[in-house]
Amino acid sequence: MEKIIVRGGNRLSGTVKVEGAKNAVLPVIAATLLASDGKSVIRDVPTLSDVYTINEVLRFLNAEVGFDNNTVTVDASRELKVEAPFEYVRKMRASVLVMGSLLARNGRARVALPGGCAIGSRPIDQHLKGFEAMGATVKVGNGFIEAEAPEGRLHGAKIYLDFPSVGATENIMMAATLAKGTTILENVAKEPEIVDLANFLNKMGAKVRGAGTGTIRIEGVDVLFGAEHHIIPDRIEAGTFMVAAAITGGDVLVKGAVPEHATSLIAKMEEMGVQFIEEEEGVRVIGPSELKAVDIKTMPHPGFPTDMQSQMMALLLHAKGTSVITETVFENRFMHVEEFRRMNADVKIEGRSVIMEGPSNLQGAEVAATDLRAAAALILTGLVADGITRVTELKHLDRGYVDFHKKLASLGADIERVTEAEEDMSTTEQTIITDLNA
Ligand SMILES: CC(=O)N[C@H]1[C@@H](OP(=O)(O)OP(=O)(O)OC[C@H]2O[C@@H](n3ccc(=O)[nH]c3=O)[C@H](O)[C@@H]2O)O[C@H](CO)[C@@H](O)[C@@H]1O
Ligand SMILES: C=C(OP(=O)(O)O)C(=O)O
Repeated sequence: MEKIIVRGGNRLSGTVKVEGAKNAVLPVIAATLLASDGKSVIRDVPTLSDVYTINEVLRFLNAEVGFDNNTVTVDASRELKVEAPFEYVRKMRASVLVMGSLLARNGRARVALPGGCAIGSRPIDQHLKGFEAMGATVKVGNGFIEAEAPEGRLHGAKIYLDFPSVGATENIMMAATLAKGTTILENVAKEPEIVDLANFLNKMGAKVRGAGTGTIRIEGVDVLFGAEHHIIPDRIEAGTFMVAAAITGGDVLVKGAVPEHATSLIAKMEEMGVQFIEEEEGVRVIGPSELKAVDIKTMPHPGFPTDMQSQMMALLLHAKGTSVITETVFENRFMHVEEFRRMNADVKIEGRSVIMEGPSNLQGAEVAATDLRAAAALILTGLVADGITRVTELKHLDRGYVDFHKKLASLGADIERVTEAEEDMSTTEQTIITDLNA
């Protein structure tokens, strides 16, 4: 088992570069399956475990996939299989995003039911509602969802989402690109990753309009082609480094950060006393000597992102006064609260809200990551806690962050990633040194 070990107290400074967005690259790779002709070349792809997983899913489906130098190449021109098994979907829920592409391309798709995860039950009823409206017959049984289009092709439809689900918007958008006729999708998600996917689909020959607004219109075409695309920078990774700078009272240039993708986050952090300077290469973040408490409510974009909720909790624990965070997107995204308590955080859960009295007298402890953003948040807390923090369950971190500890170390954090054997060895060495000095 690996651990990240952080010794708190260092102020961060310097420059850190943001990777391509995990939540943009996964749907884009799923969309490459729509091309029955030509190769897709996707650039600025982060080396995350989720990317390796989606690549494996595509290979299983009979696409030819390469991944080198932050570039994924996909040739999906061969006949594709229709089934994505549970071993992949269990590893990563976003595997369900191949369903729209497969259904559009093959007229049939069979994908293992994702089930719940640490942040909530996460049903996919809105995805299925969209496929059904486009004429598909959807059956759920034996742990699989099976969808079949009449005579092998979906038709356009008018679809209203009950909630602006990111995954449902993406899956239905992909399915509609090859449907007969026009699809009008209403109350859709407006996240920057939706716009990135629409841009890629249009490069493939699709006709998608309105991405980034509440209504998306997709005129179906007969065939799509491989295309080249650069993935947008990861606004959540960028936000995580903004918090790292702020929590340590540091001065960090977050290179590649797009301020328009982080409006709600920057506004809240400014309210807390953090200074932001837009520079040519990115955003400079300067932390104050004392952070002010604020209230936050997570919402679909352009509201405050749920994927920054736990990192902001880390920041608010360090702020002076009473703060309240209300989580409205996922019903169970507070698993990290207990771990923060192990670090002496003054925090309590009341329904869908968390109340913090700050600043907490944060102390280093051994804590376990409960999901990928919680992993980052616990490490951020370790940067200002008294003593040593050890964070375990790093498989979560590796889903969403490339070289997180190395990037923080390059900014001046006292942080390392070790295996249990290495930690035991260094403890033994410490004991010998202490004994020799005695
Ligand atoms: C790979 C990826 O891009 N993941 C992001 C995506 O997840 P994901 O696409 O799964 O998130 P959704 O926007 O679909 O889910 C938001 C809420 O809607 C509910 N829901 C969703 C679909 C559905 O058919 N029925 C339903 O009830 C979910 O349970 C959840 O409570 O958006 C989330 C919300 O910004 C982010 O936290 C995730 O990081
Ligand atoms: C919840 C997240 O991702 P996923 O939807 O892939 O679990 C996330 O990126 O914070």
